[in-house]
Amino acid sequence: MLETIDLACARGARELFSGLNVTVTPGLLFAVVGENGSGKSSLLRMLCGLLPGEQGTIRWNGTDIAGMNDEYTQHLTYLGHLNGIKDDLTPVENVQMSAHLSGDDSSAGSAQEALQAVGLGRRVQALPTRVLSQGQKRRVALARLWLSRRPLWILDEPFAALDEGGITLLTQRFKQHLDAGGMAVVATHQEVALPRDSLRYLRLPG
Ligand SMILES: Nc1ncnc2c1ncn2[C@@H]1O[C@H](COP(=O)(O)OP(=O)(O)OP(=O)(O)O)[C@@H](O)[C@H]1O
Repeated sequence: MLETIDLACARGARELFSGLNVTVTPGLLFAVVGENGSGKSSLLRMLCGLLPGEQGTIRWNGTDIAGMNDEYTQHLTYLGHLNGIKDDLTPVENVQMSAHLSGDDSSAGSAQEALQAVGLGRRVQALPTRVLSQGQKRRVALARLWLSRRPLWILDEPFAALDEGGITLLTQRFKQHLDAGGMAVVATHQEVALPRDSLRYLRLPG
């Protein structure tokens, strides 16, 4: 369970939000919505422990994440709004590398299966990632979610650049993750097509 208690965030001289109290329990996806610049990415970085809060506490299963380091980060998969992929590597090599770094199954076969699951076939899998379209690159970055066994996913605009088919595939993967007891916090500019009992919206004031 991930909780924020009276969390506040300021960037520069500007306060973005304060008094944020959110509890993310197994089976729930929190969609963080708000205008450009309202602080969605900042909140996600705070939840990962990458950005200190102005005020307040973030707890993982009851313990303040401030003193936890790996004990916390080993439970989470973070995907920033940049894809974090290496252009010179093939999609398969990229997925293998990110899976290896997060301790997931990094075999070539599993990477190929994950890429198939996001709709990238064998021909695209063998190209240098630099020649892929924006949406295909996004799918390469997202493929790691098909290998992640971590309970908490923190994802910054994962739907960006995806076409309708990609959005459907990702939504299905979210559903599997939540049904298996996973949790997610997702910054997004669009509706998430999940059942109401597994979805909460968190609107930042902006
Ligand atoms: N290092 C920084 N120093 C000062 N201000 C910053 C810094 N990083 C971000 N900001 C400001 O904080 C505000 C929130 O930025 P953030 O990226 O969290 O917004 P966002 O809601 O994710 O926006 P978008 O929808 O455009 O992705 C913006 O006004 C941004 O300019």
